[in-house]
Amino acid sequence: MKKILVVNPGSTSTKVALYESGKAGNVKEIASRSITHSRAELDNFETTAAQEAYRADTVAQFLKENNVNELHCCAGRGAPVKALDAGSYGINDIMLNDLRTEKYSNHPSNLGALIAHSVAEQFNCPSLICDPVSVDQFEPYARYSGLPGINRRSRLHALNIRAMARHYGESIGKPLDELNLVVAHLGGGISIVPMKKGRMIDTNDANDGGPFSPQRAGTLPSTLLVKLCFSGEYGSAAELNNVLTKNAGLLAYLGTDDGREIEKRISEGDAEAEEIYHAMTYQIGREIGSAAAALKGEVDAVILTGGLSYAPLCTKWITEYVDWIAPVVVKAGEHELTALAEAGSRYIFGTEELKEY
Ligand SMILES: Nc1ncnc2c1ncn2[C@@H]1O[C@H](COP(=O)(O)OP(=O)(O)O)[C@@H](O)[C@H]1O
Ligand SMILES: CCCC(=O)OP(=O)(O)O
Repeated sequence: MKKILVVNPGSTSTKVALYESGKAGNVKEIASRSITHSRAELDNFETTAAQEAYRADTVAQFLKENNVNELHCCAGRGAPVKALDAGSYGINDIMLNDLRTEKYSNHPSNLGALIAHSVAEQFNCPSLICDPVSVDQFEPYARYSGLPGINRRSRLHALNIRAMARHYGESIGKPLDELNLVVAHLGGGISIVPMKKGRMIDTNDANDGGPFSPQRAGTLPSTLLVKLCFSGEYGSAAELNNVLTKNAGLLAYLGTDDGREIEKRISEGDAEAEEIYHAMTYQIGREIGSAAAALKGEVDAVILTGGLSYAPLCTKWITEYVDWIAPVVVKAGEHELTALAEAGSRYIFGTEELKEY
């Protein structure tokens, strides 16, 4: 049995898990932990990169408590790094430098590769990332925004989206390169992807556009956004970006981003919650329709995944908008830890090579 450690640092937590694998792509969780970090704790650090030792300590503690004395691979969540093709990448010095200097972003997932690499050095085993946020498989038309100088970018929940698409293919006995899918990751942020024969040829970019989500604003009317930027209401670009990506959407309208809480309010007759929540599902439905158009309507299935796919009203309303396109398959939850472990297993057992960053 091979042992694989996976690390997924997020805005409020560090998730870590240990898996065993005896066959390529087949993994079993042995232990896992989600360590919550308070805002006050994280505010002690000037940059995300400065949190490395602190977060690594929590992982070291997990290894100690589970008496881990051998590892065959360490996998970290892939942050927004440079634009690259889908797949698994060995963690090398160039990647580590890009992450430490926050060259492409200061997202907490930067720490995934940094921590995975340092644990791997300790255990003398390989380390990798898989399907990072900046996977870019756009077809040429998808890059145009309508204004020269501004290109649309591929930023998406690639890890969970590709893993769920792969699992769906396996469940019906078809390889991904024979399927056309629309995959919607419905989490704190939302990514909706037309997947053409296994390639993610377009997406809304969860931070820049598409439907509003539990925490994000989605596409805004551009002239009104420009007006807001120059209104003096916000002191800096960082402040407004923070509102658009962390404190907008359901949270801004309803004071909570929790799907369970909102569905409970609706069941108790809260008409405002019903209107706003339905508006979000309407926008999600429209974006799925747009992805189906990118596939010229040749869609084998629409897959709903991410935490919000556990929410029954949300998936019911979305399904009402889109089930004319193709069968709707719900694969609720985000499965990023397992997806990383599966990538580690495919590498260890030689069914997938590591690409060079
Ligand atoms: N059982 C559930 N019922 C309804 N909503 C849920 C449930 N579980 C998670 N959610 C919602 O899913 C969103 C988080 O999605 P998730 O994919 O777990 O996280 P993220 O994308 O932020 O990593 C939150 O809005 C949360 O309230
Ligand atoms: C832009 C897609 C990646 C993303 O938004 O990740 P999180 O939801 O984990 O912040």
